[in-house]
Amino acid sequence: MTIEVFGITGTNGKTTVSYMLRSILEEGGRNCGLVGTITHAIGQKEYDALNTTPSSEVLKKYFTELESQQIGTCVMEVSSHGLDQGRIEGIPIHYAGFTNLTQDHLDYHLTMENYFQAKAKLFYKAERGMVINVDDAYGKRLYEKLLEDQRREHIAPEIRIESVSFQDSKADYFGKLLENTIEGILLEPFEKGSSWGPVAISLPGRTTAYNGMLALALARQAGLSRETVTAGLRKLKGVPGRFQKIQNNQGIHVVVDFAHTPDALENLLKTAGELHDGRLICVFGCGGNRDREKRPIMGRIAGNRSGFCLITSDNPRFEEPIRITEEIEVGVKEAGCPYTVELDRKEAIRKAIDMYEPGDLIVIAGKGHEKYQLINGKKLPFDDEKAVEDIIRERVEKRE
Ligand SMILES: CC(=O)N[C@H]1[C@@H](OP(=O)(O)OP(=O)(O)OC[C@H]2O[C@@H](n3ccc(=O)[nH]c3=O)[C@H](O)[C@@H]2O)O[C@H](CO)[C@@H](O)[C@@H]1O[C@H](C)C(=O)N[C@@H](C)C(=O)N[C@H](CCC(=O)O)C(=O)O
Ligand SMILES: Nc1ncnc2c1ncn2[C@@H]1O[C@H](COP(=O)(O)OP(=O)(O)OP(=O)(O)O)[C@@H](O)[C@H]1O
Ligand SMILES: N[C@H](CCC[C@H](N)C(=O)O)C(=O)O
Repeated sequence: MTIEVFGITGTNGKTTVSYMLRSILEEGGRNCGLVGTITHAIGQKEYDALNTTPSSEVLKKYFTELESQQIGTCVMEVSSHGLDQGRIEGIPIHYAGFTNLTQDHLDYHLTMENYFQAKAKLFYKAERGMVINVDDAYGKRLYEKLLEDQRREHIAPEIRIESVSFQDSKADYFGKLLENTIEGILLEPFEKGSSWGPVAISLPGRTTAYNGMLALALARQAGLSRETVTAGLRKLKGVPGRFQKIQNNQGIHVVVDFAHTPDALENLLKTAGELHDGRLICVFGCGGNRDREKRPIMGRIAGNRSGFCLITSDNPRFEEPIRITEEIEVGVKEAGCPYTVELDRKEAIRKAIDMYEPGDLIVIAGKGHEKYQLINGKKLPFDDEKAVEDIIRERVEKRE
């Protein structure tokens, strides 16, 4: 049995595109495995996602299990570490998608060029089709190189190399963002110039539009109908930890999001700012033993786009938390934004909620779906969503 495999790569958006694609494929009646940052869902079995892309031994085990459960499709996030370390060797890739490439993981790759080359490897494995976001500068470069390689017969002529864009109406899949509200977006895709009419997705922001178009184009390459794609996208009610609104009866507006790169944080706060009139209060940090260069950059972005910043710990890992926040502070100061440093993440969230005034929006960035905090070799239970709920409950109990 051949399992049809979709591999998604890029700095941001892989998880979201994977969830969208799975929803579409299931709408089309296909059983689908999902391997990525949040979970490794292999039919009846669900494994913890220790790595976004696991080792080739683990992947082979997953594929054997998919086969034994007669599951014919798998959507996989393919990380740059995974590509660089050959974790997908021996795994066929039928369709490949590229979201974008912006700064991250320079601790590992050292240069953006190395990071790009690692990502590009996926596209030389794709056996049937690939879709690339050409509004991204690295995406455009990849797309042109792939077409050139196909002209030189280094890539088989029957493999479809297609583009997605919101800027170039000549792209294979051109999109218009019709509506963008806190509840979600309305998108109008044009496939080779032909309009699909409006497509609804229950997640906000321009990045959702990009992710939706990529999922949609990959599904079309695999033969799904427009109706199935539209219905599959509409059915997806959200992705854990991606612009996740924390419901409460106290009228406090809080969003939890996994943005942990400069580009993701910029997009997240831009979306939040566009959809909300009041003050943005941003609670965030940066991971330890990871790309240090992004810390002041993320500080500057949060400072420029927020009314107040609470700089806190993300996953400090083996680093001294205060050293990480000091590096972030440099950027926040440069932006001239008022801020507080509170190393204890739950206390930082509490301070944000204490300072909340009607009309504000609290954005808690960096950990999204994560249910733990990595501190000095220990994996301690921690969950942004639960922290918000606990704090709100504690406040109500105190008042009663
Ligand atoms: C850093 C790293 O890549 N670790 C991988 C490695 O684990 P390991 O047992 O050899 O090492 P480890 O226990 O994770 O510790 C290594 C890190 O801790 C630091 N350390 C360790 C001990 C100590 O006393 N002090 C200290 O500073 C080291 O400097 C080093 O940075 O080998 C394991 C088995 O294969 C992997 O599971 C594990 O991935 C960890 C979980 C990880 O987070 N890796 C990241 C970098 C990764 O692969 N990420 C990509 C997704 C990235 C993305 O696209 O966003 C992925 O596919 O998961
Ligand atoms: N297309 C996009 N462009 C830029 N930022 C995005 C995009 N899609 C999502 N984001 C932001 O990046 C964060 C991570 O998104 P997502 O989990 O889908 O990406 P990812 O590539 O799987 O990340 P990771 O590999 O680190 O798990 C989101 O919470 C959001 O803030
Ligand atoms: N896949 C990313 C996740 C980072 C999440 C963030 N919370 C952090 O710990 O930096 C990584 O392994 O670098």
